[in-house]
Amino acid sequence: MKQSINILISGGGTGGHIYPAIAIANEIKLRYPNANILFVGAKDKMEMEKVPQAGYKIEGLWISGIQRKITRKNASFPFKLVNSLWKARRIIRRFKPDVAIGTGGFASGPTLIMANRRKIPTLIQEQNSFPGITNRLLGKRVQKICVAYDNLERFFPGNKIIKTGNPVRQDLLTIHSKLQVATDFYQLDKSKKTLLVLGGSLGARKINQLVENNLVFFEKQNIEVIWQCGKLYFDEYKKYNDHKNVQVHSFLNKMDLAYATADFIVSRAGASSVSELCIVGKPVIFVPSPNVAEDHQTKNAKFIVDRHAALMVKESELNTFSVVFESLLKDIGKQQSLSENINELALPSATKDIVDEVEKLVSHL
Ligand SMILES: CC(=O)N[C@H]1[C@@H](OP(=O)(O)OP(=O)(O)OC[C@H]2O[C@@H](n3ccc(=O)[nH]c3=O)[C@H](O)[C@@H]2O)O[C@H](CO)[C@@H](O)[C@@H]1O
Repeated sequence: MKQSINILISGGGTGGHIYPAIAIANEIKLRYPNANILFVGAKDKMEMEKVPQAGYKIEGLWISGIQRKITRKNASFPFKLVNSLWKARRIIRRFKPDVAIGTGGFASGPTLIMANRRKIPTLIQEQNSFPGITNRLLGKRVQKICVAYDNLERFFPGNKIIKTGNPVRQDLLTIHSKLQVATDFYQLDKSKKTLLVLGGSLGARKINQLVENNLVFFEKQNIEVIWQCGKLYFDEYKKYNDHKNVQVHSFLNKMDLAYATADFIVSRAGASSVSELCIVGKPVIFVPSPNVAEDHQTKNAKFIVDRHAALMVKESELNTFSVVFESLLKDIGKQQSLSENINELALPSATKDIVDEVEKLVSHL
């Protein structure tokens, strides 16, 4: 593959689509330092901030999803789509990508459709056990589909599917050597156990309410809580920073350190979170979001729970949380077996395997 290759990457809307895209870009840069990488995202979405922070250029399309109800947003959808297709075409004409990669989210639809029309090789990466609508629509057109779960032939042409796993940031592979740095960074008292609470990249209202309702319980159990409540909820919950043994964060920029110092983790079951938790190998209680397409977080979590590798408390059963957590706290054998079993499900070479597939698509260059 030539060194100065042009690579277009599109994906976003939430961290779940952005971080895989950044991990792929980083691996390409490592192999091809002269590669030109351009991201395409959706205007006003998280990627417009996170991608430049990671050191890459991004252009924004005027696109959003289609709502299930009749709304004013839906009325503007056809205009947004036409505008995005047109802008994606202009970006592609100017940038002349040798390959286009999509990691899901609305912006990747118009971008990959236009790349495909211009006969540019295309690859998508699907993070979930139940694919999102954009990737389902793109599946028929693209050349390769990198997935993280089995049995996705229901949604995609079987001959295009390659099971690679989800890209995870490489700094998670070394968390076991970071305990001291992490403890200092989060200023924790290691005579106490640490619970890390993750609400996904946007934060989760129900998980925040769960933590709020259990603050006294955590204090009684001598647990310190690192609580990621989400940007939207920070103003509401930051007052608990005054509470003993609790630190509230809107977003954790040092996830490797947060994972390194955690003894237990309560988390949403977004696809990248699940893949990261497999690599981290600690006792996890999933609280999947029931509000996502086809309940895919419950399916992501169930895949792990069915293999005796994590526990799950559904949102409808949150009143049982303290009982489940207390019995896990007392059962060291269970903590060990959950940690070992979840770690066995890790696919740490996912990013490399995906970039190998990208290389094959442009091997003629
Ligand atoms: C509500 C919603 O639509 N959720 C979807 C979204 O989840 P979401 O955007 O939460 O995505 P994931 O759980 O897949 O990934 C979250 C990512 O954000 C990072 N992170 C999180 C919190 C934090 O403080 N700091 C931080 O860096 C995590 O380390 C991880 O890399 O995309 C996922 C992947 O398609 C889907 O499976 C989820 O159902």
